Amino acid sequence: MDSDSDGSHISATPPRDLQPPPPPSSHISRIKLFSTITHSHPTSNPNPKPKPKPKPKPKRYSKPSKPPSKPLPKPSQPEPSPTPIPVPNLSDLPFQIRRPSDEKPDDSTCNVPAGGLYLSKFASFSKIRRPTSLDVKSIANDSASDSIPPPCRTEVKGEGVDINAVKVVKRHPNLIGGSNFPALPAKKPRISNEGNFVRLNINGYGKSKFKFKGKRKGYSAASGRRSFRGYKRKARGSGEIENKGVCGEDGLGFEISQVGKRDRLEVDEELIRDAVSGVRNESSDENLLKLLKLTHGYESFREGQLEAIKMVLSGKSTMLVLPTGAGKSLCYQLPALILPGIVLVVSPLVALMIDQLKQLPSMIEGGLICSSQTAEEISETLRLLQEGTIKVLFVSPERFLNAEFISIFSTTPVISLLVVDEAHCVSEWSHNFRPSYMRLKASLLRTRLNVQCILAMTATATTKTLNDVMCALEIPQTNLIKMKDLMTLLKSSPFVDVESIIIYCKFQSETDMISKYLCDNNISAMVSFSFTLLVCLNEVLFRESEANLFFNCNMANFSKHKSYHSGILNKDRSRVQELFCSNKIRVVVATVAFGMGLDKRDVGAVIHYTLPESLEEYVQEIGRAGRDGRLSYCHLLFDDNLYLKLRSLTYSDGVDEYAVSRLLSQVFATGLSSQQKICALVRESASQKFDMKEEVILTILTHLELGEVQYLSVLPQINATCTLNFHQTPSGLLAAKDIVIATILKTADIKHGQYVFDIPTVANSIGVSAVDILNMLQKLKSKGEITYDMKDPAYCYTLVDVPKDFCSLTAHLTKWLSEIESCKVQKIDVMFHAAAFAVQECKRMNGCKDSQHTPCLHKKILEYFNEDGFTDVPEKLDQSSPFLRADIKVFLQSNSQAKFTPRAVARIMHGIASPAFPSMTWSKTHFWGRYSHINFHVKVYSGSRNSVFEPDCVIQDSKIKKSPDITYDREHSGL
Ligand SMILES: Nc1ncnc2c1ncn2[C@@H]1O[C@H](COP(=O)(O)OP(=O)(O)OP(=O)(O)O)[C@@H](O)[C@H]1O
Repeated sequence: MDSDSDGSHISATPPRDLQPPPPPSSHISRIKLFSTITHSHPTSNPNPKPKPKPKPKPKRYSKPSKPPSKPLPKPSQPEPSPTPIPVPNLSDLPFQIRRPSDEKPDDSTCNVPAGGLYLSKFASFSKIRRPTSLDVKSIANDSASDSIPPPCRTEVKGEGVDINAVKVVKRHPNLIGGSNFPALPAKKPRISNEGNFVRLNINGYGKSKFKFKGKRKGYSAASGRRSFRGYKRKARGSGEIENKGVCGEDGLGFEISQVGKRDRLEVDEELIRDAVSGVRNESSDENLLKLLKLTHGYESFREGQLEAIKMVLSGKSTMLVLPTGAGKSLCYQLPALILPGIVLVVSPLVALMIDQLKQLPSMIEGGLICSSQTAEEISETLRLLQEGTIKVLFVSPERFLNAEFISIFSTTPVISLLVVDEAHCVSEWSHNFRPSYMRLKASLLRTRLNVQCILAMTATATTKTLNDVMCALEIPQTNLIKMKDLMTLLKSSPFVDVESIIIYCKFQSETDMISKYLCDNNISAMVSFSFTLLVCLNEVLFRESEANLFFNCNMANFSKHKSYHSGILNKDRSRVQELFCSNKIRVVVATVAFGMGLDKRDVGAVIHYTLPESLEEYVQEIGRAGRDGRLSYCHLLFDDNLYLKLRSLTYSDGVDEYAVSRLLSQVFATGLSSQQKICALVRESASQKFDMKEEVILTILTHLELGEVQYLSVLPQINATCTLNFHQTPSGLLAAKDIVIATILKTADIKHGQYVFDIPTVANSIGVSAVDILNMLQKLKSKGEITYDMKDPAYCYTLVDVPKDFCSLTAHLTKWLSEIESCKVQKIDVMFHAAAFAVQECKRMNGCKDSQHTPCLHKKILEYFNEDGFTDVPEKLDQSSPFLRADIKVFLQSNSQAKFTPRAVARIMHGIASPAFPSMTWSKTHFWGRYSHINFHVKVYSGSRNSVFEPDCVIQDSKIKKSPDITYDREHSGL
């Protein structure tokens, strides 16, 4: 399937959520069972990040004649007062649900004086013009300099735009796979062991191997070194950081060196270049991980990183909220290698800029502009910026006061990404409001700098602050990435004292990330499993009521950890289970159903990192805690954005009537003439052909067997295609003795001397079962006569009857599947509503208190199990967009080469992959997930049905016709 055409990014839709985001919603709140602790605000960091980082400060970074401007420290923040450990009250066993705004008052406004302040007589964002030598002085805010470069002609690499002649047309968004990328840096002349590569990974994260090859091509440090003149960077492969105030090449610098045990990273530019090209062609997880390993030496992404990077690469402005040290910088470092233009990082403190500059890997050239630099230094930086050498430029927000600074960017490559570090400073509601940050309004950045994509990063923000920042920077609510404060939770009472904890997640990738994150933070042990659930509501509720002891922890066993994936062998799973049961692993991070066969009585806590998909699932999972009768804790991290995602995903199993009709036409293709013959549907190809998940095909086949009328008998699954080689006896002789071989020789295709044949065809010719054929082949193989390979797993069946009325069978099956889908959606809605009720509506009476909500959740659960609990579709989804119809039209027009069903269009608009429309291809389209906030069925699907020609059932009576491929039909659609 082709990806969207060039026109696919043209949308009738204005940037999403141009209006201020809705009032604080419960992005992430918590639900607890049996805990009385009040935790800090999920989005606020309880340990506010000290800026600058507590690393040795450079002794100098400006010319000696001028005292360096001191980084102005942020006002110190009060330490959060320690939360008293509660003594659980037996009569008070509530769930706890809190929303951010309940927990912490808004941060007080506190202005931070600007570091590196430059005062300009020009109004900020005044008319852009090319910088002159005078401007450079002005930018430098310094005395005259002899070495002001003449305005230079600059080409946007790869685009050949002469910005002296033409005002740069800054192309955006950052569509991956587009042709607007510059060629990767060619070989650079200076190759040295002394790169600008300094890893300051003193936290010990990752397993990086840092080693420079003797010869380094391409990403030379030379220009980078010039660009932040004075910083001579040396990597000696170390674990310890040492900042020395020494004279660099120009006598103004300091040297940063690493000395220690770490191995050195072999930087192979060719490999990196290939990996970058790979990501540009396709920004898949796999390609990005490959690049990460090469550039940073890390084994995996941490939580939030991959998501943020992908958002940015697809040109979507993003709000990233991750705790201090979680690795936010990587989220612009990697895009800097991939995006065509400059990454402009706005940072509040000079010391922080220097620190971030030092952390850039060697292959990313960085620079900074600050008021303490000399005119020469600034002009050199500008030169490197103009020639496209500097990829990441750090500046303070005060720079945006300066019209000359703004004008620089009319002569440089495009700004592909503007990063606002410490983005909470934008909001006057934050603890660190900084007036100059107010300049960073998306509209101004867009008009003056043609900035199309913004990455706002912070570790500390209340919901109110976040909304403010996202509103100013025009970041849609859907583009908010936050790490749920799992660490805070695990490190605070009562969880810090619980020995055995299960953390439930929805996605495999999530378990991996959390597992890695916890291991990095010395919390032991990760496992992921999946299996089905049982419901045991009463047992759970009674057990909870009876729980009466506060569990004391034993930290002695916490040191060891294991990390597992769902693909692990059964014996390894058992091993992990054993380790968990014997308290050698403290925390298990599991997908939905870890615990089958687990009889660990002292599981002290169950944390739901993701919203369960039903109350049944929730009740089952919390029931794994407290089996020993002790007080146990349940905590749900409630995230309404995730709910929307999960809700969207429930539509991934659904099918169109048209697809069912096509499937039936194939299932019954042979008609009753072939009764008793084996029919096979190769799973993968059928799934793609009908755009139906394999499990859904099996469900339909099973229904055709077990429904009111039995139309077929499902047989064991087999691999349908066999490739066979003869070894001893010549094939002809063997065929004379063996009917199976004789039939194979008759029906097989010969490819490269091998016999390729279809097992069901051979079995049907002889009149035996597929299993008989396999047994005979196995026998010949054991005698050394043949070898063979099998492929194409297939669902097999024999026909019993052929439907008289295909149309009504199709309609019946579609309705049935649609009811299953609705039921799933309803279940997740109920789960969401139960949690949302506690977060948003519970008046905290009848036993509910603070964030503890056992009574109200008990009530909801009981109502549900008495079948009173079904609720309507949540209001927040029941909205439409005036642009939907027009966007569907543009999408279809720009992808006229592809064939869509209404459901396929609706899924793409919701960002749901399907077998025929994989995310690898279709997530590149501008429309991918664009309407995920809008009710799938009510709006998006019906909108698509109106726009896509949906033929009536094409199979009439028992006459089977080949269905025409469905396509967009403008006339029919009435668009
Ligand atoms: N995927 C990863 N795997 C291992 N280590 C990582 C990964 N990403 C980042 N790190 C390391 O984590 C540390 C912190 O990263 P970084 O400084 O970017 O964090 P941050 O979120 O920006 O913190 P701060 O808020 O203090 O600026 C760095 O040493 C970095 O090298």
